[in-house]
Amino acid sequence: MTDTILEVDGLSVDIATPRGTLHAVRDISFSVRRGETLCLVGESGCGKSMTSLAIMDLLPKAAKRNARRLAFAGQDLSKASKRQINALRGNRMAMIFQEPMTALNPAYTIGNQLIEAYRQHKNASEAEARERAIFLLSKVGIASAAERLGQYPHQLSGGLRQRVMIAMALMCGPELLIADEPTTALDVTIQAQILRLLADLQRELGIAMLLITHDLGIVARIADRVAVMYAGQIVEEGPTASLFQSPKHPYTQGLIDCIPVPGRTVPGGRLGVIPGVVPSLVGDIRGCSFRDRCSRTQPICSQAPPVYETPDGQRWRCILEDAA
Ligand SMILES: Nc1ncnc2c1ncn2[C@@H]1O[C@H](COP(=O)(O)OP(=O)(O)OP(=O)(O)O)[C@@H](O)[C@H]1O
Repeated sequence: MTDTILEVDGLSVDIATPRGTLHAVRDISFSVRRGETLCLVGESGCGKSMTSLAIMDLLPKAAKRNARRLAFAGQDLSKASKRQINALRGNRMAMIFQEPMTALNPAYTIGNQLIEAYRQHKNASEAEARERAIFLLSKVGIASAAERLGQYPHQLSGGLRQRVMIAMALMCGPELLIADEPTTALDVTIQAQILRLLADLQRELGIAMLLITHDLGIVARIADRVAVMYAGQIVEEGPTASLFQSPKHPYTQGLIDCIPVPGRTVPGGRLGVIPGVVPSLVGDIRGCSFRDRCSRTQPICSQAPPVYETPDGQRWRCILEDAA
């Protein structure tokens, strides 16, 4: 059995728009090992969601996926049939969306949805599926789980709905969980509870998790490894401790400087914000995509940046910072 659950090599996502082709994801490569948490971070619009949707084969119609290799547990997803993908999705790989109502059907009870998803994939009896649904609802911290089964999604609070979606994602015992900003739609206090729950379940059940977020504070707490995305590319990737202690790419350094730290103030009393705007994703980006916002930019940055790597697997794309 391979140690790598997800292999992404040379993944691109192009979206047809009235202004031309938008290259939302540009030739990215990363892998997720069994049982680890990889966080994909970056500002809004950098291509995080398109990456997760491309992996799950859930891209919108206008978007096209291309990859040298995209494999789940050694199985090449780009060559898999619709039937094979459907057998994996919601079963061996599951997704938690930003907004629970994306995944929950308002017309069916919670129980109906949890039970049907399980029976469909596992060929289980209604009683077995019901028992598992109650077990998982309790596991995600929902009291009176058996009674909740008869309720509809609109009868639950946002936090409870997100717990139900986590239970639904876990029903079939997935080996990989993709969570796309799973707490964005929730109140700040609930966000922390849900993230703690996810991190605890991931560890306890030994599931691999690809967690998408723009919050580096969360990443520092729960990631084993981090991949930093900027303008559709991964500009830096590595073990969490290395990346936080010694960020190599100026964009990663800028993001880390933006993390609120008690007692740290910045000139003018505001938290750090990286000045400037992300380049247009329509058409090619020549040279380093971050160079217009980088405080260290030099004429040489108009050349395509090389990829450097340290022995512990920290990789980055910046011509100004070599691995020596
Ligand atoms: N249906 C669409 N049609 C056209 N462009 C789109 C579509 N969906 C996304 N995009 C564009 O693709 C790029 C990547 O979007 P994506 O949703 O992956 O970013 P993201 O990093 O997940 O952002 P966020 O954190 O805000 O969810 C953005 O420029 C976005 O505007």
